[in-house]
Amino acid sequence: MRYIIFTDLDGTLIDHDTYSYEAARPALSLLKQKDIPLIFCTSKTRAEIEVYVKELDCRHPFISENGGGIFIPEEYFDIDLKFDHKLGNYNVIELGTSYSKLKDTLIEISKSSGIEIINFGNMTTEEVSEDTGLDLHSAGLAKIREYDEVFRIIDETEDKASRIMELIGSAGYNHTRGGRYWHIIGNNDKGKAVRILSDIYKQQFTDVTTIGLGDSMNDLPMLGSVDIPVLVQKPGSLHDPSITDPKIKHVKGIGPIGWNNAISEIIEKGSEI
Ligand SMILES: O=C(O)[C@@H](COP(=O)(O)O)O[C@H]1O[C@H](CO)[C@@H](O)[C@H](O)[C@H]1O
Repeated sequence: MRYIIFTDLDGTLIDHDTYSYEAARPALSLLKQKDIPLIFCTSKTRAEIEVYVKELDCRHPFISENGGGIFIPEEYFDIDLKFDHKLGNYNVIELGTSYSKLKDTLIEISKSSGIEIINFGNMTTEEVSEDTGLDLHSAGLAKIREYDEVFRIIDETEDKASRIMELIGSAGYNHTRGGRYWHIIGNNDKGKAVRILSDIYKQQFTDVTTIGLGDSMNDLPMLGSVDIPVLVQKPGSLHDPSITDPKIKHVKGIGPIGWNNAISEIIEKGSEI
């Protein structure tokens, strides 16, 4: 049996505030040593993910922008792979809607409803950096978006949020929420992408057990699509209280500390969390 690991980044493998994965180093080394595929499945852009691919020397497929794109390195699988197009050295399976359509729709919704928003497309790199705590270079990479627009509602109230989400639905699009932001997306989510990629791994290796790790609502579709779903704690030491599915295992530890605990329990000790 082979394990395949799908992981969220912000607030899960990397710390919500510092964006560091240092606390997860022991478990990351364990996966390398055992040659277990680690698949990033995040709201982050391809350009942002490629930084982690290089830093962690993690040459596996990855899933960008809430399931918008699945990027599979050429010749990674031996099986005959169906994909939508080639981009550099990737075969790309595209599930998302084009960024410009999503961004234009969001702006239109904000104007017609009179509800003010701020979105990455209308923010400078400096503003994204200040709002996220990302350094300037990383903030620039977060703005190179393909399948998902990121936004905040100014002076957010429940009423304003539900009106915006209703209008996004009427326009034929979907929404989700990460640790910091709302997102407008097309007919994709992390779960759909995880199911497609898991099926490909199952064709290649037959006996596969999938593990998924996340912290927030936008991880729920991913957690619902794996064999072993794991929720790490958020800053303040709580698990996201809106995630109540009893099948999801709650691991102790905030972000990468919880990530490290979960991987070492399951992979090293072979035990339940
Ligand atoms: O919505 C959010 O809070 C995060 C969630 O990212 P994950 O899916 O948790 O990796 O994503 C946005 O903000 C990040 C910076 O905090 C950016 O790096 C991402 O590109 C953006 O989508």
